[in-house]
Amino acid sequence: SRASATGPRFNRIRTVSSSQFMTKTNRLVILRHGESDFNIENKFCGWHDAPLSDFGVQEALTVAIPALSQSQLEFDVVYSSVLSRSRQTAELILSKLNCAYVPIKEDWRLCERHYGNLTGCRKRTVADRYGEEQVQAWRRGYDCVPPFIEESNRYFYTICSNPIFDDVPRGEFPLAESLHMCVDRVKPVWKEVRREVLKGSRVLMCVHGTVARALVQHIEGISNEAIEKVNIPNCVPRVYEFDLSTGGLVGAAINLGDQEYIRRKTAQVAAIGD
Ligand SMILES: O=C(OP(=O)(O)O)[C@H](O)COP(=O)(O)O
Repeated sequence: SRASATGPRFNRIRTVSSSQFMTKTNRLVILRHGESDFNIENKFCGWHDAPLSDFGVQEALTVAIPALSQSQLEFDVVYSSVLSRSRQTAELILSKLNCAYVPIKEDWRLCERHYGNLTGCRKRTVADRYGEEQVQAWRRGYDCVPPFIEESNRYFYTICSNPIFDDVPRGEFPLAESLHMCVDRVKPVWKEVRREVLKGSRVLMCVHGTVARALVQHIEGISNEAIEKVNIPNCVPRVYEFDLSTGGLVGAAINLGDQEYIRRKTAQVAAIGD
């Protein structure tokens, strides 16, 4: 059977003993996709559909997959955005974990925040023009909405005519989004996933930097100020454990993998870069 081929499943519903009670728990994994062509070039990406770079593919293979398989994590369903970098990472992971049959549920509401008219710009070029403080406010400020995308932006038409966004309801297609707006659009998907997790389904959410931060805020209930300081590196699985009877978190989030590597990559994501 698959279970005997892979050994005991780490993220099967578990029974954890606390001081006097036994608690049934289930885990959820959140993962940011591998590096995209735009991450490598240090460009704002948002709703532009940049594919994984060769390095991003390697990152999925050498960072995400070993971390998941060493912890014997397996999945019943994967949630992804409609953007290629998230879907491609999900497919790579499922195929390498020998479970390509697991369904991938794509949802436009899990897309990266729309970076407005910054889309396609190099972060360093924007910092040279507007200052690092303004760039960090646009990148991390909870309520800071970047300038709306304009028709003159070379990605305007490729984004607004991309059929992957056909499910976006009329009137909800953004011109730019803050982290706060992203937190709000992710909320209904998070509610659905939470119900599935509490029913015992093993879920992987293969998403984007800002969406992962939105999920962290929903899950951990941290303040708007605290979430501005959270940065999510590519391909590092972040594992949460939930108490199935109370729905509450058991312990803190765990980032799987080499902790020194994770610290270095997190610092790189926080920085504006060259
Ligand atoms: O598209 C983006 O995020 P993604 O690579 O997670 O999809 C952003 O451009 C990441 O840049 P940021 O870290 O300045 O928010």
